[in-house]
Amino acid sequence: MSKIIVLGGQGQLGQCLQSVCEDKAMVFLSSKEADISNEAQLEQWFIQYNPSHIINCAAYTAVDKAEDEKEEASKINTIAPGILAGLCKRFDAILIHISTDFVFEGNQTGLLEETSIANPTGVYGQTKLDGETTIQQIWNKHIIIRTSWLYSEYANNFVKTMLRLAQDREELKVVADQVGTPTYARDLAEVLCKIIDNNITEDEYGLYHYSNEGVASWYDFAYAVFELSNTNIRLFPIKTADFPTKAKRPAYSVMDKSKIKKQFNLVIPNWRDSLKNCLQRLKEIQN
Ligand SMILES: NC(=O)C1=CN([C@@H]2O[C@H](COP(=O)(O)OP(=O)(O)OC[C@H]3O[C@@H](n4cnc5c(N)ncnc54)[C@H](OP(=O)(O)O)[C@@H]3O)[C@@H](O)[C@H]2O)C=CC1
Ligand SMILES: Cc1cn([C@H]2C[C@H](O)[C@@H](COP(=O)(O)OP(=O)(O)O[C@H]3O[C@@H](C)C(=O)[C@@H](O)[C@H]3O)O2)c(=O)[nH]c1=O
Repeated sequence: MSKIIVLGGQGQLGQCLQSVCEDKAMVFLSSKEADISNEAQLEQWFIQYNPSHIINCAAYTAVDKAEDEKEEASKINTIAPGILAGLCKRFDAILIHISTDFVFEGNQTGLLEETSIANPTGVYGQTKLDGETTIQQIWNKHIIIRTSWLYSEYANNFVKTMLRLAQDREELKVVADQVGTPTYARDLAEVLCKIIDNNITEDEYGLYHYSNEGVASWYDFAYAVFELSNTNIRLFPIKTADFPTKAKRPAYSVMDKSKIKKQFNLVIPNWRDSLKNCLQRLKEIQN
């Protein structure tokens, strides 16, 4: 049976994959077991498993910190995907890689398509965009999926941050002028399994956008988290200028998902429905 290696297996998306793809021939490797910037170490895993697919869930995801650690972010988000693409080419494996809505500047109105111009506003987005380009230049057999605002019951994310902050604060202020789409990482994990299950064909390689359906600001997202979890807190909408951060984030990053829906025959859940599911799972874990 062909093996699928998941890199960044202990991150948020990696753990969602472990949860939804239990019965697959997947090998989950942590950052310690497989450092994606270490070619010699990766090569040993390729030799051991001769994988049919690599799913790269590993990334440098600290958006603000990246502004001060440009070299490290570039090593993980740009150079390492190039190393992976080179190894996939040598071993004839399909590379599935995850990218981000933060490749967009955010000044466009209307849905962002795969062909829309990317122009990142920060180091994280730039290094991720460069990672996409690097893969595209090295190895044709790839699927790159740009997603946005990932959250789940695992690792660190906005939903868990909001619930944690609400425990010892009486009020919270959240930006209402950055608009995008929250995406339950479990839904994305299910899509990745479906894509692999259906045997990827040559005409399916390329770049795709995937998020949940719908549109929200970070304020709307926080509001729904508190509403759906019956959390009592005073929540105020604020402007980006009133919440200064090191990295500038896109004001608008709602993506058009027509291509992935059509190509893989997907029905995508609305973000509020998926948020409900996630909060339910979080509750089960806590009880
Ligand atoms: N989180 C989000 O909101 C979004 C994420 N994305 C993209 O989705 C993908 C998955 O993100 P997510 O699961 O949320 O991120 P996480 O930060 O939860 O997980 C990233 C994982 O990468 C690992 N990692 C970091 N450096 C290396 C390395 N050199 N070698 C191997 N592993 C490494 C980390 O391990 P360790 O902790 O041990 O360092 C961590 O387990 C990423 O490509 C990200 O850019 C896209 C849009 C939104
Ligand atoms: C905690 C907090 C954040 N915010 C704002 C800051 C920011 O504009 C927005 C989101 O904050 P965060 O820093 O949690 O999220 P951020 O790390 O910017 O999330 C991004 O992560 C990377 C990895 C991606 O690829 C993106 O798609 C996106 O999900 O909310 C508030 O307004 N109030 C608050 O109390």
